[in-house]
Amino acid sequence: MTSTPVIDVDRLTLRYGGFHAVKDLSFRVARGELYALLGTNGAGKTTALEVVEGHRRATSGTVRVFGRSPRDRRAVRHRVGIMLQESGFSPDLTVRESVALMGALSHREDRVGRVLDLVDLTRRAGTRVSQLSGGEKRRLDFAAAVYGRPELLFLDEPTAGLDIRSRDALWDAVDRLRAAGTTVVLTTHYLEEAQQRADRVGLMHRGSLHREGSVADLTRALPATIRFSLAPGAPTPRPPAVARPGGGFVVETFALQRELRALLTWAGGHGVELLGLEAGPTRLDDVLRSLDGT
Ligand SMILES: Nc1ncnc2c1ncn2[C@@H]1O[C@H](COP(=O)(O)OP(=O)(O)OP(=O)(O)O)[C@@H](O)[C@H]1O
Repeated sequence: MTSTPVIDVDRLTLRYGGFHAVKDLSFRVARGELYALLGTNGAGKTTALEVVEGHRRATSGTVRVFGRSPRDRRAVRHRVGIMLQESGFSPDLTVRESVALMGALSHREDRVGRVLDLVDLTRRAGTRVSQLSGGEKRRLDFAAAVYGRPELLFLDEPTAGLDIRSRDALWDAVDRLRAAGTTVVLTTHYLEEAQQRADRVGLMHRGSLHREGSVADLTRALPATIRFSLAPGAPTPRPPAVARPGGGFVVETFALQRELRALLTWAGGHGVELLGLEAGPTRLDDVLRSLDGT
């Protein structure tokens, strides 16, 4: 990483009383990157990001955002958009008033109408926040975060509760911001979204960063899988296929194409149909599951 990172976290530790929520955490995010901070429940992701966002003080360690302390609001705040897990909108304000208020607080230039259009809330502009559905509230949170096209965008569980159309629209909007150079930090439990979009992933567990790298880096050490079921009475396949406790069979392999070909040949030779056949590379889910034993 040659240029100054947008985010530079060095040996960050945060204690709640005697409990270490974040322990000696270091990571950097380069300009234009999408960095996904993932992990188990209670791993410390939200706590770490609260420090990076300037909402919380570290017990020890250093955090720099655009080379400044994130608590230096004057220097940093107008460059950053934040979509938290829970919105802080006043229930009595309308959608338009809420976006206008958040826009004014962001100190960035934009048009409320453009932002409402972006999140498909134009028809709800006059509706009070208290009358929005969960998904509409989430889109309002996103609208407030991307008002004025921030240089750095924090997305904490951005698609939780969104239907598929709204998810696609949100990711389209994020893609457009990224094309214009915005850096994105994402936390999510929808691992396939991180798998598809992250340039790099940091995996947190019990307060520490256990692994970091591209999705390819992280999944390389684990085997790919083939899953299928057989109709009752079908012959039993030979290893490496093994029966799964919940029914069906699984093959774990580092040679996906070869094992898949062998399996199809076996099925063809026995006149057997492989029901619900799925074959794919290792997923981030598998990597995260492997952390649970650590
Ligand atoms: N204000 C607080 N006081 C004391 N402990 C806290 C506080 N906030 C969080 N914790 C604890 O710190 C740990 C880390 O919590 P945090 O919310 O950062 O995890 P997370 O990785 O974001 O989890 P999740 O995926 O469940 O949202 C948890 O064990 C949590 O119970």
